Amino acid sequence: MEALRKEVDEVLKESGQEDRPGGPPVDVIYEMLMKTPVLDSALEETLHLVVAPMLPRSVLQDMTLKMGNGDEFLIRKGDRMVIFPYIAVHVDPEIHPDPYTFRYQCTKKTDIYRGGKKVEYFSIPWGSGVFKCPGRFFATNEIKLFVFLMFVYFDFELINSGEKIPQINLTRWGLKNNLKIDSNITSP
Ligand code: HEM
Repeated sequence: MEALRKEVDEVLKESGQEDRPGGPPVDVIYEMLMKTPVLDSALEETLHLVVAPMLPRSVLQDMTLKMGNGDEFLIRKGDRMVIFPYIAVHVDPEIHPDPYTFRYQCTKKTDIYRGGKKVEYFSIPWGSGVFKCPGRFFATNEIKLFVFLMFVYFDFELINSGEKIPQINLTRWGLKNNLKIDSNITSP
């Protein structure tokens, strides 16, 4: 939080603006939001940890789905399938050691391996391929703008350092209410 506050303060100062009583509202422009590596990293990590896309597909032709371990599955024309990359990718400890820990590193993750093989899609909150979210740039900028302004106008302090992160409501992922994925993420 401190790193984020410092970054916001610096970018604001560099833009020649300040938040003072009775002063004009702060004007955040795109270029300012492009100078926030800490915020970028925190957002990327947040999306990685909490966005669990469920990707439904109708199968239009017979095909074989090849898995990373060599297994192959016949997918039949007319089948309906759902891909849920959160468990397979986002929280796989072989891909992300200690997957539930929030880390903003300010370094873009690029080279990630599993079983010696490079993993191309190691975090896909926006989906991938032709259906990849076209609203992702808009969404990213809106979230960044909101967080930026919150840090400009408010002071944040974690009163209880031992506060637990609220549990995720699994029904929002499209899963059954009583499904338990693991001990870290449980239905309320
Ligand atoms: C944090 C916010 C968002 C997340 C995590 C998100 C995530 C996703 C994901 C995972 C998909 C792929 C679905 C699939 O493959 O079946 C998708 C598709 C889509 N998203 Fe987003 N989205 C977000 C915000 C937005 C916003 C703000 C807009 C519009 C302004 C938007 C518009 C769309 C559209 C139109 C598609 C369908 C693309 C297609 O089928 O070709 N999304 N989104």
